[in-house]
Amino acid sequence: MTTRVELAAERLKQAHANALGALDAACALAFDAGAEAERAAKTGYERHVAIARTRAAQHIAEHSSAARDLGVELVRSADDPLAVADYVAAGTLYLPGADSGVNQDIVVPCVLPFIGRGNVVLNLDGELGTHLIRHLVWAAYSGTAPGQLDVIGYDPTLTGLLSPFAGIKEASESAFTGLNRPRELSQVVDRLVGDVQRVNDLLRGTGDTLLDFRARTGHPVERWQALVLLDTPEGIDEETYRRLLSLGKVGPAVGISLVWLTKPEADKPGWWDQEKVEKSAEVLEAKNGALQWRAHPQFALRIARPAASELVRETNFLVASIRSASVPSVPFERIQQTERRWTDSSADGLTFAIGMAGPHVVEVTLGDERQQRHNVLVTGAVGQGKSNLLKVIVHSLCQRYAPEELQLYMLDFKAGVTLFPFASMPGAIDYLPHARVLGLESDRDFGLAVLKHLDDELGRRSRLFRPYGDDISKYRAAVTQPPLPRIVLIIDEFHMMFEPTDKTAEDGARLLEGLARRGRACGIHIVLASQTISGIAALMARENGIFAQFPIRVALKNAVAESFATLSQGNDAAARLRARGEAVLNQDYGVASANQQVVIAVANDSVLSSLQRAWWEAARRSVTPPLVFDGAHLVRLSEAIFAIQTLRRHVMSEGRAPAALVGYPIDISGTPLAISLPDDPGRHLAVLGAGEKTGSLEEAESATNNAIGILQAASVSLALQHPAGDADFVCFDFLDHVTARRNNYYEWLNLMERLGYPVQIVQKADVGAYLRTLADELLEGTVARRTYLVAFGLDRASSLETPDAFAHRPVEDLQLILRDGPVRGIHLLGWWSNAATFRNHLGFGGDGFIETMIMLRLDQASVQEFLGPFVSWSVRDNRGLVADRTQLPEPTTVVPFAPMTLRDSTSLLKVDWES
Ligand SMILES: Nc1ncnc2c1ncn2[C@@H]1O[C@H](COP(=O)(O)OP(=O)(O)OP(=O)(O)O)[C@@H](O)[C@H]1O
Repeated sequence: MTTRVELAAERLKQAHANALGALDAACALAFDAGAEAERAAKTGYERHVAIARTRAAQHIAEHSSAARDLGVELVRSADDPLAVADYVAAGTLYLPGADSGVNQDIVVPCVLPFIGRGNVVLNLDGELGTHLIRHLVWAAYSGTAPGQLDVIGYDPTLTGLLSPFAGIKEASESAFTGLNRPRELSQVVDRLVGDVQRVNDLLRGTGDTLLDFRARTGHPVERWQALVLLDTPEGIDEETYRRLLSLGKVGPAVGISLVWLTKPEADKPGWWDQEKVEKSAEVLEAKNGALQWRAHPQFALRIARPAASELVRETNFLVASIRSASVPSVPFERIQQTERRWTDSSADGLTFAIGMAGPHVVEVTLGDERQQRHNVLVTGAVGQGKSNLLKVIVHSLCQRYAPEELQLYMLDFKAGVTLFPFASMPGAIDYLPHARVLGLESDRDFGLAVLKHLDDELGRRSRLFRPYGDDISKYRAAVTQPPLPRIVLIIDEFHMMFEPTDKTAEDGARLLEGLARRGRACGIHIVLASQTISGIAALMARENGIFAQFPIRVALKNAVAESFATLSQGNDAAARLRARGEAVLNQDYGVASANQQVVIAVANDSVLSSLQRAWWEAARRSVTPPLVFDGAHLVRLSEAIFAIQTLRRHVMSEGRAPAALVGYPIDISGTPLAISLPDDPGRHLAVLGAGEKTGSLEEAESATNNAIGILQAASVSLALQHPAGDADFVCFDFLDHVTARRNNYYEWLNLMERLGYPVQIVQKADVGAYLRTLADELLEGTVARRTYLVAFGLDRASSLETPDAFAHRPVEDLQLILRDGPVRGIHLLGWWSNAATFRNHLGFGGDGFIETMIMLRLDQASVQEFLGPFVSWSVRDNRGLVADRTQLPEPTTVVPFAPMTLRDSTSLLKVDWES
């Protein structure tokens, strides 16, 4: 298709030249006809005169209309992403009819070959030069697809002639560059010479110009550049002049055009040869005060004279279109065959495709012996296609390698949806069989847990490989079955792992650095992606040199500082990218000479999901679903049925003590945290701090109370570990009705009853009396059954501290129960939202009464008061800190269970607990 357009354009160009040539000939004919007519008149052949004039006029009309049409065709619109101002209309060519002896004037567009085709010399002074140069620059920008043309203006005498275009920098820093100093010009010419070499390398052997190449491949490979030199020869030294002459010769074919604005009367140095400058250019000049195109001197050239303000306005439109520019997309199927899956072995490395560079598919290899590249760093500003690129990498890998050859650990630190399709979700049962861990909206603790797990895996693999050599390739050569998979850890927005710079950041950086350094030999590779690394680059470089372990860099469009941070200091190639979907691939630690521009393929969701479905169908019987961690997800007890069954079995077959499930620790075990409640002193559980955010009424309406959720989950899970029904559940009811209803308190009561453990409710007013009786039973040794006291909102039990007529306070009974209860089977599951009341209830010397504490919305100082000065805790939604002096070596963060829902009840009731 494009080739057809290109051929047509070629023909048009030819035709335009022919038409102008014919027009020249027709004009000559007209002159001849005029002369002939004169002669004829003289000799009296009036009739012949009339005929000759009419014929000439017809020819002129025909050819000038053809030239006009062709001019319009050649100056194409910039809507096409491959559009380039290869022909620009510099103005109109005009010939008065009378001059040709015909009645009508001849007006045709003056179409000059420009970007990608030629250079222009304007041999003009003053206003004419100003208008024409601005017009040409404007025509070049507007005729080229947005964002694909860089204009460099050299203005040694500070005329400010090109200043109306300076605003384009807002859209893209390199779209317009203004230079004033000879040294700057010399540097730019150096760079352009380098560009000539690079593009020539790309075109080598094809015989194409850049224009042909782009038309053939259908992709806007490379970019166009126009170097506009004002007031030449001012500010140009001999050496630069010579290099400019060379550029003029070879530049247009590789996309670099020159415009020279020369003052005809200016003094020129001896070495300056204007003829040589003009040799490879179209020349517009003034002759006898009239503007003309040297190639067609019989025509007068008329040009538009836009006001600077008009150009500034147009420039603003251009800024908007550059910002929204995109390149023609490369479908995923074009870079990755999708018919045959799992064709490759990962024994010697992993290869994946990311996009195209011209007609070539671009692949990246990790972990091979030869190139020794093992980790990838990806950066790109918001919305430039980072998520898409990660999806392309994942799907290309998963299509080539079976799950037994490749395992993926993926963490997304932003609130995005990139990883969602890889997990099994309601409405889509399939999942990515290669995925072992998916951290959606990961938090830093989870990130750390994954790094620790992989660090352990690294250690395990090193030991495993030792007898066979020192790396995975040697191991796999010796032990072919089962294949040991390579692991790829992909972390999106990984910089969030290192903010703020606290212990988690330090531990994370240390682990990541270890993995990055030692992972290659063990078949563990890392892909880190981020929109901004300039902030952390210094930290990472100083402390660990992590990026030194990332030879492969893929930089999507970004700011200059990010480009430097991702590639290398001074390598601004990522900032010079124009469109979303373009990237700089650099497989040599960011060294500028290794830059390769790539159009990243587009991961079309429907294609990818059908691939995933096929992989899942093929692997579902041999793999388990990935562990999915979603930091914002409310966890429910119905997700822990398997864990309850396991605990129940342990109680029944091994006589273990029942354990209360409270939430999921932030690790990759996927197993909820169970707090064992043997009949030992201190085995109670206290939840401390507010269970929910206290905010607006609206927030309060929708809030879920984690404290209530924990106690509900703990009691239901404990009940199910008493298969013989040999436990009582007693609830102290301090909840107000609204909070109780909002947190499904009645649903919980209902479930407990239907499971066979009806809860005895003790009303607020009766709690004192109940405690009294229970304390008496304890003292008398008459407690008959295991009893769980479930107390919601104990800090509201102010009456506990009110003395009775005998100066006895019910809280003393509570303290007795806390102290002596557990060994008689009495365990408290209590929630105090206020830490001070909790302290009062424990009383003097009550520190050891409750061994398990779960901190929710409690400030750091209060937490340290209970757990010591080295524990750090910051309140977060949907998180709790569990401390247990006897069961946990150190306090552990959990995602606490949310209150029961009807769905939980239904699921729990459906289970056949006896089987
Ligand atoms: N290679 C590409 N070719 C064409 N369009 C693309 C390409 N990559 C991304 N896009 C389009 O750009 C948009 C943004 O892409 P994507 O979500 O991948 O960006 P991102 O950088 O991850 O964004 P964010 O920073 O918001 O997460 C999407 O609409 C996507 O379709």
